[in-house]
Amino acid sequence: MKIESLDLPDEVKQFYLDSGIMELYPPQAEAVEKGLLKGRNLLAAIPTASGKTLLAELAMLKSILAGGKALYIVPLRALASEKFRRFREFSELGIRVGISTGDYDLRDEGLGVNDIIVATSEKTDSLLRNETVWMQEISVVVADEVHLIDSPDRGPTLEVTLAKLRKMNPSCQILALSATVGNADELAAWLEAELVVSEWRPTELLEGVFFNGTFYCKDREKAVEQPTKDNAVNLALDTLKKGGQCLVFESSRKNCMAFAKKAASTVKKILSAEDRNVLAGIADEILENSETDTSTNLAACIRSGTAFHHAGLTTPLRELVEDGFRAGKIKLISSTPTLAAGLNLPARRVIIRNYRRYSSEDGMQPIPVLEYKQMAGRAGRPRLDPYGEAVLVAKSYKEFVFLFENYIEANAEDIWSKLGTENALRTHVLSTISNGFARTYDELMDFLEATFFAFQYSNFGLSTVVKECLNFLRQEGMLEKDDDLIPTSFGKLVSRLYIDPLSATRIARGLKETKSLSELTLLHLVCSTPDMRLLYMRSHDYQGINDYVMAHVSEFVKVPSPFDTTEYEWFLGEVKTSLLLLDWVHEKSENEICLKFGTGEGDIHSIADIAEWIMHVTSQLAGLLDLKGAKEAAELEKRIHYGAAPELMDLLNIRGIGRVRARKLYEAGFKSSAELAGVDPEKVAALLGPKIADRIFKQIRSKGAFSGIIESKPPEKSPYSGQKTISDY
Ligand SMILES: Nc1ncnc2c1ncn2[C@@H]1O[C@H](COP(=O)(O)OP(=O)(O)OP(=O)(O)O)[C@@H](O)[C@H]1O
Repeated sequence: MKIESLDLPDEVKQFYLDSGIMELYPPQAEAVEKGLLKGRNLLAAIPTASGKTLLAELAMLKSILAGGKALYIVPLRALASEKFRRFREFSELGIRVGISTGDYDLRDEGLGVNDIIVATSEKTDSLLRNETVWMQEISVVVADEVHLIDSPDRGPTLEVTLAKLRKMNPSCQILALSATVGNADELAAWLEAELVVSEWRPTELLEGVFFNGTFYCKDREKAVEQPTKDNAVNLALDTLKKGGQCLVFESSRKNCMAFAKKAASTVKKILSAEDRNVLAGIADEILENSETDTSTNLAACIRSGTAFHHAGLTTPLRELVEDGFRAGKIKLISSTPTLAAGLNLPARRVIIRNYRRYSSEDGMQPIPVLEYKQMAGRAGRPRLDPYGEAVLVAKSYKEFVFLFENYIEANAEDIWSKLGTENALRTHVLSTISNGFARTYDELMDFLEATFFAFQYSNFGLSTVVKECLNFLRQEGMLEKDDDLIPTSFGKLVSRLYIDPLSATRIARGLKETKSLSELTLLHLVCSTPDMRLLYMRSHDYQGINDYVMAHVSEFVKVPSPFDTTEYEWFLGEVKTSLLLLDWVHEKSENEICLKFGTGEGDIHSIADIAEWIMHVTSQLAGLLDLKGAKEAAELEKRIHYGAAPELMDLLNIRGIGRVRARKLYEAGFKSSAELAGVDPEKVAALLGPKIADRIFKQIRSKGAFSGIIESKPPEKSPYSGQKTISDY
């Protein structure tokens, strides 16, 4: 189907023709035939890199140029940035694009001027809870990676958000983009959508198992040279020698870092002088961005053409690795599944070195077929690779047979709603009532009937769980006691602040009962809420943390009995996470914290992000309920944001001044922005460099040289990720 033949404005057709896209891929053509450009709802369950995003673009552009507005919902912030960058290319069509992934108690009305808004599902839910006006004007909703409805932590929010959007705006077009799932027809029926299911890909995918020196696919086999003892290194080298790149998926961060280091000694031998030069530049940028042992290791790998990628790396470091790989300079990335989750980073050969994952409940378990398909789908760069190869590595004949039967020849699992638990439902029952989607029990059940959960378990019904939620919300003062569903001011604030009602209860009770308002008390109160992500306990953590608890018993609102082992273990995890935050606000270096707590720099930032948010909520709730701690929590919120002691807060309001530079200024005697205003800029330049000094004094001068008051940067609220514990990914 030619682009010119499409029912689209000429300028849109020209845009794609100018970018070299002349005709639609088969799944895209099928979508058009099924009403994509006629406003019909559509679910596209097609492989990665087969043109899902472009399919959604066509519908969005058509609607926008007819006066509509599009909302593009993604599960991950990294994906939001990637789509935002892509849609900015539409500016030549006069299309404005906005992105929103943080600040959960703001309406973000300013975003409404845009034609396309890219947002995470959590942020979208929060915009609905805060009754953002422009949400009513949405004409096209795109739900990317919609198969994540299946995930316990993100699925319920995505599902309820889609139900709310459809109820609020029945005429808006819903486009759901999914990886291939077992029950795509059921998902399409729930969305009242046309269905496009296809295995078509622009680049042929060869899937197989490597065993005994040979890569076996369905209809062919390839012997692979064995210059080293490691099968995965040999498989990688085999591809790199032919000019391809490799993604290697590992079961844990430790293993993925170890493999990148192991492969480095082999990969560096095939690097050109030009590659080495560029790689050295990337390595230097890594070291400018971060000073931890992990980043030192990463820089060393990159100099040899390899890299590792996992959630413990900060976003800037992950982006440097991704960009270096896209540029073809980094030849091999060893990663945990973070990369497979939607990020567009294809490679000629994908090697799954370990098909098992660690789970806290069941130990090492085989990954789902869906996850394997996501990883395999990264094989083969369109227009650059002649084909893509997905290789599972077997360690025995028995495993060889298992992998073929359970992955290569298997279909992806069905996806299932995870809404039907009190933990998942509680927050959505409150927000549905607070937003006026339901004022009576019947209206609430009517609304919940529109969820995927009710669609899948229609004979099961949600009434039992809903009644438990309503009882909880009433007894905790978030709903009025009478039969109608009327939120109290406490309930409305909890909904608006985008926090689990159980967290709000724990915080309110803790502030009422506590005798101490020390940093540790408040940090542990935040870490004791179900919204917090906790560090997992290593075997050698127990003694030290237990001793610490014994020495600081009075600072905890409540210490559970050690006889209640499950609760006590969980409590120790809360304390460990609290101690990480305590070190963070006392300016311990990232490296020192990483080594002490066995975590990554990226984890420090994501834990601090969520703790900052919950501390913000603590301050708001204390204010509303007239409880002690509002001021202390507000101060601690800022300290968590910057990772600094109280005396640096004024200096930290200056843009470009982080915790390290602020401390340098303070120790040199420049203790506030007012004092800085009267200082010879040369002195600051000698301390921080001319560029930073210039930036500081420009701000001071623009704010009135001697007022010394730099408008405080509103601490950007962190994104609520909702994930409960740090896995080893
Ligand atoms: N009909 C087409 N003809 C040529 N190139 C196309 C076509 N459709 C998409 N592409 C290109 O293929 C690449 C992948 O497209 P797109 O991002 O839409 O796929 P996707 O399935 O969303 O990928 P991912 O799953 O990685 O997000 C892009 O570079 C896009 O420009």
